[in-house]
Amino acid sequence: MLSFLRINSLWSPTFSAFSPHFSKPSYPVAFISLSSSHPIFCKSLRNPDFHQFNPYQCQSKCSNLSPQARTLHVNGSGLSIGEIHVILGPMFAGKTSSLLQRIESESCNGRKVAVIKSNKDTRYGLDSIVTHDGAKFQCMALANLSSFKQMFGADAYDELDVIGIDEAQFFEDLYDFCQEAADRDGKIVVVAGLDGDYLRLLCTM
Ligand SMILES: Nc1ncnc2c1ncn2[C@@H]1O[C@H](COP(=O)(O)OP(=O)(O)O)[C@@H](O)[C@H]1O
Ligand SMILES: Cc1cn([C@H]2C[C@H](O)[C@@H](COP(=O)(O)O)O2)c(=O)[nH]c1=O
Repeated sequence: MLSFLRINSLWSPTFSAFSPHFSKPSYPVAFISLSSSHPIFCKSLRNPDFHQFNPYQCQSKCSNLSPQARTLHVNGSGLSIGEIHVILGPMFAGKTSSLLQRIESESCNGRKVAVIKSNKDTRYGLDSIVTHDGAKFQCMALANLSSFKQMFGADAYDELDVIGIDEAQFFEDLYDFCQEAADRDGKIVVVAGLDGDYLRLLCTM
């Protein structure tokens, strides 16, 4: 059993619901947007594993959109200014739906996106994140996040603007990955995961 997030460290004045279209979940879901310097605490996963994946950038449902390259900002200390957005809630709350909505929106805006989920969640297959009501988006299923860059390809990774992570509670290396992706590489990272386990304890998987 692994500690996922020290949630109290995540609450920040920059809390915001990032999608103006969000209305669906019938249960509370927390949306937390952080500058990349805010702390998220998690541990590291073992046993790298990889399930077939075709690198992709966009499964856009939109058209007639010109790409908008995201400018990589660098702050005074030389860190890239990325973003970390966190979607927290219980099962069936709409976390994956919200992640998918955000990823599709970013993709429609011309951003290059990729989605990762834990390969521990096999309920709807491994090649997609799938909501409980059937919406899906192609993803890479991994045992740990540290293998993502190599699996995805270093050049393709460099071009990515947005990285979505579903079932984040299962990734022990969540903190390290998000910090590096946002701080070092200037990515927008959107993380969706459980806020607690079946005992209502802070998520320990
Ligand atoms: N028991 C259920 N069977 C089918 N669909 C459901 C059920 N409960 C919720 N849903 C639908 O699934 C959506 C939430 O699914 P999802 O985004 O995958 O949630 P989460 O990722 O938080 O588990 C809800 O908006 C609702 O429309
Ligand atoms: C509460 C709880 C959940 N899990 C597992 C079950 C599923 O694989 C995910 C949750 O997925 P969802 O997209 O939020 O429906 O987590 C678990 O292993 N232990 C638990 O206590």
